[in-house]
Amino acid sequence: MSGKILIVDDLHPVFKNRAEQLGYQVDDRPEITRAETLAVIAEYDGIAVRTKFKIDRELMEAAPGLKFVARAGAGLDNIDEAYAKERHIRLLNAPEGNRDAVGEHAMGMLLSLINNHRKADIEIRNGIWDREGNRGWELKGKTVGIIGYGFMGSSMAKKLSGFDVKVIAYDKYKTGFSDAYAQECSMEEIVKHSDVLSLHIPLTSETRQMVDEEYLYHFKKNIFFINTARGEIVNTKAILAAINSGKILGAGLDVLEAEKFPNLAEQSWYPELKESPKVILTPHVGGWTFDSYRKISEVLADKLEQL
Ligand SMILES: O=C(O)C(=O)COP(=O)(O)O
Repeated sequence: MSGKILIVDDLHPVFKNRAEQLGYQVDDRPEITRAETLAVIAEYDGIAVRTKFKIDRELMEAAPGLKFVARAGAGLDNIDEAYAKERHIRLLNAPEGNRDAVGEHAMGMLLSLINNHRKADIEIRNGIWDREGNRGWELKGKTVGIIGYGFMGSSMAKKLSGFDVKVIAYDKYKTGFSDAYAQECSMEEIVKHSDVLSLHIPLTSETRQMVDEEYLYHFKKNIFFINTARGEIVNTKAILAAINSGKILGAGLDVLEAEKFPNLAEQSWYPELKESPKVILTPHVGGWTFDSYRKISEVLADKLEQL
């Protein structure tokens, strides 16, 4: 395949270089706005994007010759998949490029949570030396429940392999996936046995607001909760309620129901979330490392080559 590709986000230059070697003409315009994209997209055969804006029906309708959308990342929730399918527009993504980043980030959050890193750090900066109040837990001997055993969930399981934990995983759309790192199980078993719950599922109409009060109700007390998937899967108020009731001992949230300021600051739950010493927050950087920046573009170029 050949033609013109418009890059609308910050992608590593390796994608442009490799696409050009394949015969594509590539316009790298990371600063382009959605309105500007709408005005020029009709000229293009492909668009490469991260999550800067939605590749929705309106945008694809403005591109009658569009043959593919190259998503430099994993989640396809910013793309109207149903409409793309209807138009036979191919969707390429690159979860292989940031799976290690996500697995390591989730591990980092988990280790920080169980060892009170955030709370202890703040206290020392405020003149408090409290050893007892910062006594941590060990992962050894615990059960980690992973929801979603795709590229990200299996990456987390692999990273856990040196910690002497039992890793159990549930995936609604997969069976027979037990491997050296995780044992496949039912959702009931996840609920019953998990000391740690880590989400690795995509955002879909089915998973939106999935983790609410009812979902958390039957889990054991004192679990640690990690979300590096999508914020909208979780009802943040339910997480805060579970922290207050002692069900959740700590939560690591790389993604939030509302991301970016000022939108985030306007959420009713934000004041409580930001004050909670039991929560670690990062600005959706789990999959975004200096290493994954390049790997994602390489994977995407490989997939372009295979089109
Ligand atoms: O790869 C993913 O799904 C991510 O969440 C990364 O998001 P980003 O492309 O860095 O905005």
